[in-house]
Amino acid sequence: MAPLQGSRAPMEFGGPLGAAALMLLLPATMFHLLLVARSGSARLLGPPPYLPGLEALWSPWALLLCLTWLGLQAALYLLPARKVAEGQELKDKSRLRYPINGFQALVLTALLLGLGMSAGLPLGALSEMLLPLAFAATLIAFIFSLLLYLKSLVVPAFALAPGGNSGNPIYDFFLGRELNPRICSFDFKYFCELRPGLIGWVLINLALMMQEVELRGSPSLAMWLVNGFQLLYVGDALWHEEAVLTTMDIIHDGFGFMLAFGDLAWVPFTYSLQAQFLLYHPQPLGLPMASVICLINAVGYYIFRGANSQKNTFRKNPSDPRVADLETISTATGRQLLVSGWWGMVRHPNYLGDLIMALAWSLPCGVSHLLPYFYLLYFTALLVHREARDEQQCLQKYGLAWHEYCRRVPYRIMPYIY
Ligand SMILES: NC(=O)C1=CN([C@@H]2O[C@H](COP(=O)(O)OP(=O)(O)OC[C@H]3O[C@@H](n4cnc5c(N)ncnc54)[C@H](OP(=O)(O)O)[C@@H]3O)[C@@H](O)[C@H]2O)C=CC1
Ligand SMILES: CC(C)=CCC[C@@H](C)[C@H]1CC=C2C3=C(CC[C@@]21C)[C@@]1(C)CC[C@H](O)C(C)(C)[C@@H]1CC3
Repeated sequence: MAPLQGSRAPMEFGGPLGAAALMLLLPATMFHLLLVARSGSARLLGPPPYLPGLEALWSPWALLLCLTWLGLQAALYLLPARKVAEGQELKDKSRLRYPINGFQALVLTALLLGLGMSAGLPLGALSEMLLPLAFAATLIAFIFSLLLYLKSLVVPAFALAPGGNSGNPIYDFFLGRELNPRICSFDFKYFCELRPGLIGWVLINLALMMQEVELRGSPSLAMWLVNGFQLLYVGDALWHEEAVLTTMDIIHDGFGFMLAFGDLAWVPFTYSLQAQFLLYHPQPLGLPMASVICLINAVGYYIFRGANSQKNTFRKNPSDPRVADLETISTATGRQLLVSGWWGMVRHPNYLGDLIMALAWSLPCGVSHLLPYFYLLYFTALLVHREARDEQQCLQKYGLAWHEYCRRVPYRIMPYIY
């Protein structure tokens, strides 16, 4: 068994108790949303319309479909990539290599789907199977996390994540012990973060749109917007796949239940909530309002992409002409921090852009219900918490230089507000 790390990171998420509560609360919330979205009243805060029995949740076909989907995405991951990127330096000074072929996987999935649909594949029927599919995905996430936990017990100490090896099995199962679990060159965390869940999300959105066509003859403008905005978001993530290698999830967090469930179940089944809501609660949307919403999404995307690209370009090559003129602070690690451009406006401009887009995804659903705004509320909480975790890590990495950055750029996410 791998020894525990010398210096243990402080526990997050409320320790073992918080982790245990989240392991129950997150799947419960996901099923609540799935049930409420199709109910007449669609009340986010009310009780679910009914409690489904096992027969409504369990379907071997749904399990088979989920496993086939994972198999297909794994096969696409293994196809030759246009580029192989190197990750950040690890504790043993090595760097892992990652295939950059996520966008190719999206395009090939779309082609296969197009072929399937022209051969009569009833994609809309997927929208009737969301409950058993979500149950199967949750089951897979639990079993997968257990296997990851067992695997982590036999890896050397340097392969463990800084945060997920507290010695408490519940906490470590939740957060993930091993930083980069792999079999040969197949990296489970990197694969799950960007492929099955994100592509699954747009697939579910499309299925809901096809079902709307079945029911009402054509897709509504609101459904078009939600599908279009979220496809742009997923396409962007896969196009800029290499950038995920510098996120907290890849560099810092282990691969445990939180990310496995988040990637495989939470993202596809809760991030598609607006499209689910629209299928059962059609909303009128005029062109002027639709144009305003498109503008809000465009502003959000502009900030999100501008900020993420600026940081990634700077981290790759600080002398790149696109970032060379920006003002910086030097740190004791030899790395620099940007203090002008997007990163001089607030300390997390990319979160601000992401939140503005989240608002644009909910607005097509009107203002009669709180339910479609769940994503915006959850995402605000997630990013505020994530920002605090990142600040803590940056303070540890950069010490005084980070204090100086906070003095120069006092707002975290929203200028003059937070
Ligand atoms: N849709 C969703 O569910 C989610 C989306 N996201 C999105 O993912 C994206 C990535 O987010 P995340 O991984 O949390 O964090 P960031 O991309 O914001 O990365 C934070 C890191 O950037 C570096 N950094 C911070 N400030 C500066 C600066 N001034 N100059 C240069 N480098 C700096 C630090 O790392 P270092 O110095 O080591 O490089 C810091 O740890 C965001 O756009 C976020 O909105 C995130 C979570 C969920
Ligand atoms: C509530 C719960 C189960 C928490 C787990 C959190 C995960 C759902 C998110 C943690 C970080 C994520 C990122 C994305 C999706 C959601 C999760 C997995 C992301 C892939 C979305 C697309 C973006 O462009 C991104 C690549 C920057 C982003 C990375 C972080």
